[in-house]
Amino acid sequence: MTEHNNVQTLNQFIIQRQSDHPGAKGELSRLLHHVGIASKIVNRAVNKAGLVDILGEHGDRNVQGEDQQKLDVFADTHFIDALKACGECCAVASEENEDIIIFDDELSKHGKYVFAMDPLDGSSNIDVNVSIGTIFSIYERISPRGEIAKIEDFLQDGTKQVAAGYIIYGSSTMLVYTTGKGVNGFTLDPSIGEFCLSHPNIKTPKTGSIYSINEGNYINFPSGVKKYIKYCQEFDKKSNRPYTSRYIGSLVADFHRNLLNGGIFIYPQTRKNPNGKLRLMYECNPIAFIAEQAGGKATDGNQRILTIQPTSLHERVPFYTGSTNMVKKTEEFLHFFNNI
Ligand SMILES: O=P(O)(O)OC[C@H]1O[C@](O)(COP(=O)(O)O)[C@@H](O)[C@@H]1O
Ligand SMILES: [Mg+2]
Ligand SMILES: [Mg+2]
Repeated sequence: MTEHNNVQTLNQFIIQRQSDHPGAKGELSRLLHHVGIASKIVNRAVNKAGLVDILGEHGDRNVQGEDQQKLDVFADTHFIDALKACGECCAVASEENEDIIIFDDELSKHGKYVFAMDPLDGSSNIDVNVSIGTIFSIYERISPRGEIAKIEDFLQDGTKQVAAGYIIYGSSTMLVYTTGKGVNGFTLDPSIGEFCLSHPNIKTPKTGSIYSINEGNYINFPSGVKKYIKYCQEFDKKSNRPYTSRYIGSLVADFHRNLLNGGIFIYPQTRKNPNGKLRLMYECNPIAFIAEQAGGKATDGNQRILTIQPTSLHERVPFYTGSTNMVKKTEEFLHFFNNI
């Protein structure tokens, strides 16, 4: 096994890339640095989850009506603490909290950014040692610095994101993010406790041969989606079909695999979830920003996710993302069969 000698750590990379943003004063760099700190704390707990009291239910329900897992609350708490400590963030929106968390200490009140997050993604996989993650999205506030942050600071469409990313706690732990200048991936080297650049300038293939969807909901899918699944399963040598079905049940892990290998992830509207299951602010917007920056596509079946104007913190949208040609093909089926 050859180790890379000239590793570039996340912090070195962030500072080096600051020049991409004229006028940058290091505020976003410090915020991203603290995201790195919080993800290492969560990673440490995930890595020895069976040995520490972090598995199982926490006992409360979140605003989504879901039973919170202990690790949901652990990750939520440690990210909020790190963001408060960095002084660059004036408020946080989280899947685990109904309302925004406002930092009203003098330093944070002058913070330039707001942070929306899914502190622990793939909660149904926590107790069974399957890859899980954290997803985040960063916006510049619109309210004046020094004032108390408001919900309006968050309800901006996804094109306004200044940075977005995810951490995947898998066979290795990676942090993948963008500031609108391409997508880069960093792998945590436990021996030095640093995220090191391992996947520079990630580009997703224009097409792939993997489709990811929970077919257990098949009967409730829009007919366009049902037809697309059949299309994926038909034999056609020229277009490399049938495709392979892969579904982990953690958005971060399913998306990450398809990002690197090519593929499509679909969580459509169903009868049970007429607006889909995944949340616009802290799941779909950040993943869509990454997908597009890597040359892929992300829509709700009709509209570009990043142009959807949010109206509430926890709203859900249908989600189709991945290789451009595959998302376009799905939209064709939806337009034809569902007249959307
Ligand atoms: O079990 P289902 O209905 O297929 O849903 C799986 C989806 O739900 C999620 O677990 C929702 O995210 P959370 O775990 O953060 O609530 C996604 O990660 C995943 O893609
Ligand atoms: Mg999630
Ligand atoms: Mg979650």
